[in-house]
Amino acid sequence: MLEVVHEFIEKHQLLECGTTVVVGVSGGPDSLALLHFLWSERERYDIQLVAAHVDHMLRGKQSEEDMHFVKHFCEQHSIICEATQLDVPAYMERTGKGVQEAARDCRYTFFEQVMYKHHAHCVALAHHGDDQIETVLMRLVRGSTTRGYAGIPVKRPFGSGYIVRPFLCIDRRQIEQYCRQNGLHARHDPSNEKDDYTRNRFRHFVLPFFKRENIRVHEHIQQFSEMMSEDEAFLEQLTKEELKRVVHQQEEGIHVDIPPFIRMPKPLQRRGIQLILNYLYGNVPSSLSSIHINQALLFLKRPHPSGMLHFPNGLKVIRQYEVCIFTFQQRQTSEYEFLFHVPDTIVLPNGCQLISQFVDRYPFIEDDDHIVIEADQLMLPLRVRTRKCGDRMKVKGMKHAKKISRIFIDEKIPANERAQWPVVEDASGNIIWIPGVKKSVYTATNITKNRYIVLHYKKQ
Ligand SMILES: Nc1ncnc2c1ncn2[C@@H]1O[C@H](COP(=O)(O)OP(=O)(O)OP(=O)(O)O)[C@@H](O)[C@H]1O
Repeated sequence: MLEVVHEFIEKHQLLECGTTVVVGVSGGPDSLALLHFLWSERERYDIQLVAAHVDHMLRGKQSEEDMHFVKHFCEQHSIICEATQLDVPAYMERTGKGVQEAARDCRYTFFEQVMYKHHAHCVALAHHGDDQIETVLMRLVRGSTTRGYAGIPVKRPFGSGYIVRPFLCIDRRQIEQYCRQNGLHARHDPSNEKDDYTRNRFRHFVLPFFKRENIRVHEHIQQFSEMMSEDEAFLEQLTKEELKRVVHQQEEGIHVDIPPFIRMPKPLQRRGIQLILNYLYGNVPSSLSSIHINQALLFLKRPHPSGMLHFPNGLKVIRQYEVCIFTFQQRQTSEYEFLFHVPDTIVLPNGCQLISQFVDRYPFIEDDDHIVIEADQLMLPLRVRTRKCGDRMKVKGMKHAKKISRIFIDEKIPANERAQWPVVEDASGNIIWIPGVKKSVYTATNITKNRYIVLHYKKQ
């Protein structure tokens, strides 16, 4: 086992001579073996060790005993030990996060603090090859991103350096053997049995089958994971370069030019959406999944030119013809302008719909949410937009054109809704309708024709 781990450390340059390594030690067999291994090999690598232990305060006396156990082991081996008790239940209450995620947040924050305190180069964790198999399989079964399918990374940036996982090249059996050979009597970690049910089902039902097929399956899955990570890094770089040409950072969010975006190769499109979401969220919420990425891709490609998707944490994906906007901003005050073909349905940023159709008989609909227009009296195409300064409309039944701003006031439209209210104009710029509010002189008067346009303003 030792030679395999040395080769792995070398291959991935996990340890740097003359640096300090923080080792995350729960007290269980994996992390105790890692601490012991690095301690035994400290001269070979010329490293200083600091053990970091977190009592998550989830298992009362028992987890306190784990802490004493780790402290005691460190004392015996003259290893600096940073141990702390963190109130994970209180953190869960404050943030609404589940136990696994909450414990991980608290633990990693502590690791980072220890890292800074001791000017460490890396944090070493004891994830091993069987953890890798379980992780890759779980993600394949549940669905994940391409980066997710690559599983647990061997080395990734963290705090002032890296998180490294030197045991990903060996499996649980080899670690147990190491513990036996070195007289390590680790604490029993009950979280392995109960905290993560899905993982345990994979561990108990799927892993034994894989091991029977090939006892070295962990090496192959690890190789798969590393190849996936390399491919992913390469494709991500390509995507970033392509995105520079089609994505523009605006004050309200990210604007994507749709035609060049959908000309990008499909694998880059998917990664492009993922990169935009990573950028906007910072910390991608766990409720965001590959389903959202697929939704966004379909949304960009569908023939219908306008509409909006709602993503977790208030992120909106708004399509306006050839542009797609990813934004967290409320768009109450933003302007818009859409082409409005006949027939068509437009979903407006305020969530209401505008529906247009041709009819061949006068339909006798007189309410404010519909307008009937004689098709030959207008220049098509129509446009739907927000009001502009100085807009006027020739109101039905009035001699002179009236300012749109005055109509909004007279019709008591709430001030905060006016900036987003739709105005419909024809191709020559004549305003023909303020949906739901006022009709213009372009409303049909002749009821004997055989072609009309009916517009319908459908509120939410
Ligand atoms: N209470 C703890 N204190 C210090 N280190 C810990 C603790 N629990 C776990 N670790 C470290 O993290 C490694 C992985 O532990 P475990 O598999 O329980 O965590 P995980 O939640 O699956 O991993 P991760 O937090 O990286 O997603 C352990 O081998 C150990 O190095």
